[in-house]
Amino acid sequence: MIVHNHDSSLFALTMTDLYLTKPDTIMASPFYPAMPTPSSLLSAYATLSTSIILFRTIFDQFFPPQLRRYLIEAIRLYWKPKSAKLTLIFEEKDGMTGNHVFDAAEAYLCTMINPDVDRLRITKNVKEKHIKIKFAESEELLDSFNGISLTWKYVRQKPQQRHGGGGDDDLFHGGKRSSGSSFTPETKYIELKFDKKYKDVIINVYLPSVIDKFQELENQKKVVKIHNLQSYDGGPGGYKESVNLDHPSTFDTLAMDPKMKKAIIDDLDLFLMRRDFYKKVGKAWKRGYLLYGPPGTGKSSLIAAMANYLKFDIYDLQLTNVRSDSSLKQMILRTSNRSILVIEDIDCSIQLPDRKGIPPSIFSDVKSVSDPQFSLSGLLNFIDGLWSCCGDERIIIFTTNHKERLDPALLRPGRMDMHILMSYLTFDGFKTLAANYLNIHNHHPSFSEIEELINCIKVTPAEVAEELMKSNDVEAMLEGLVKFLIRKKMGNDETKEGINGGYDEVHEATQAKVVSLI
Ligand SMILES: Nc1ncnc2c1ncn2[C@@H]1O[C@H](COP(=O)(O)OP(=O)(O)OP(=O)(O)O)[C@@H](O)[C@H]1O
Ligand SMILES: [Mg+2]
Repeated sequence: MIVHNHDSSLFALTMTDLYLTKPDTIMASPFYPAMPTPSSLLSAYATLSTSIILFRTIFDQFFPPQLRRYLIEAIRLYWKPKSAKLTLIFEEKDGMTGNHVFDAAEAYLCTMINPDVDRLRITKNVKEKHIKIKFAESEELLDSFNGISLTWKYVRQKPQQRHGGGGDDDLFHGGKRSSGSSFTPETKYIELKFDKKYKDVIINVYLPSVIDKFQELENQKKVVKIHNLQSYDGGPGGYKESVNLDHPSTFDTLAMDPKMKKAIIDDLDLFLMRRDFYKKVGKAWKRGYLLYGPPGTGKSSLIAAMANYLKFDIYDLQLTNVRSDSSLKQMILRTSNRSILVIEDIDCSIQLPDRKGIPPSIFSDVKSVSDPQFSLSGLLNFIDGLWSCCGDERIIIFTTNHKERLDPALLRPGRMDMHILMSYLTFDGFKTLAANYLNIHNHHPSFSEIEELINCIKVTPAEVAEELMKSNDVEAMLEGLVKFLIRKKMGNDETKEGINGGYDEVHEATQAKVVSLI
């Protein structure tokens, strides 16, 4: 009644009128035609139906069926109402791999669950501590961003029978029916609906903020994994195994000199903050640590503590598995950013090279798997090269029990950024173990004797830790530890002098210092 003049501005005006004026005023207005009577409506309807029947008869008679279908489709397409809304679809899978934006959207929705939601999904796998509460299918959630209203919806499409088959559904044959017809797999996706005109701001500003939030949440709850890097040559399929790093070691539980511990934590913090710095000086954003010291002094525990602190995955590279430059390259390229590449016991796992220089290939004429000959500094150059083009926030750690046996080229300033000696237990270290294992946080009468003994013998944290696990009775355990230390002193001629083999406890490579002064 109001739209018939086809004048949109007038339409707007009359709509306003409609809201502002009383119904009887509208009826009395000279701009509006009089209300139709029932008989006039009836005759209009009769005329319209006769015209439609006439039109259909002519249409069917003069146009062949194919052309008719084409015309109807074209008319339908033309008259299809244009929506002012845009719907973005985030599918769960992007081909074979997961869709990062779907994960981000799903996690984001979980943070917005409010008391009005009617249905929720609850999940938990055996290893997880807490149940996860997720948004349920078909639920809608309203959000707003800079005044733009957005509607999120989680959709799950049940498996559907593909065209061409009949009969009953049979989902117990892996989605395939015994008669031969098949089902489409279940699909999950999340929809985001908003006004079309905000497309750019939603895609370029809102969605990246959702992804950032997801990344933040992931980092908070990330379970650190340890990956076993194996060569592709090692066998089909199983080139990379990973398990959750369940190592409980943290900097709090690590028995080591407090100053040294602080120096390592500060170094890691500085490394994380320096993205722009590394870019500016044109260096790969990576840090190298050489951990050395006798067995059982906590080198592997320190690696786990670093990984737990940074929430970085660990990649364990066994050099004896590497056969050629190309297989090493494949392995390194499979490691992800924000990770620690660990090469343990470097003195045992390789044959040291002659020191004439770095060969053009890391591997010189390898004859057997167990005999890879290459230089460690050549290996480091190789990894640096790969990381400088496609690696960010990488840490590489070498461990050895015999630093003196290493190629001096590797020990040169600037090769590894920090050399860390993990040495025998000190009394400060013992206090950390006593707090962890015995829950003794202050002084205990037997501590003076233990301090005296520890100061004059070489005992590893591993040995003491073992003693502290022998019983549930704290007093009996401390007594047992004193006896163990006395026994060790009797059979231990060496004093602590010279234990460190002439190295400073934390020896930062001078070139690294120069770099950080730039
Ligand atoms: N510094 C330490 N602080 C706390 N616990 C330690 C420490 N060093 C050793 N331990 C205990 O001893 C066990 C063995 O230590 P770890 O494997 O870290 O030694 P390692 O230096 O890597 O030895 P290896 O040279 O034989 O590889 C650890 O699981 C831990 O229980
Ligand atoms: Mg170890």
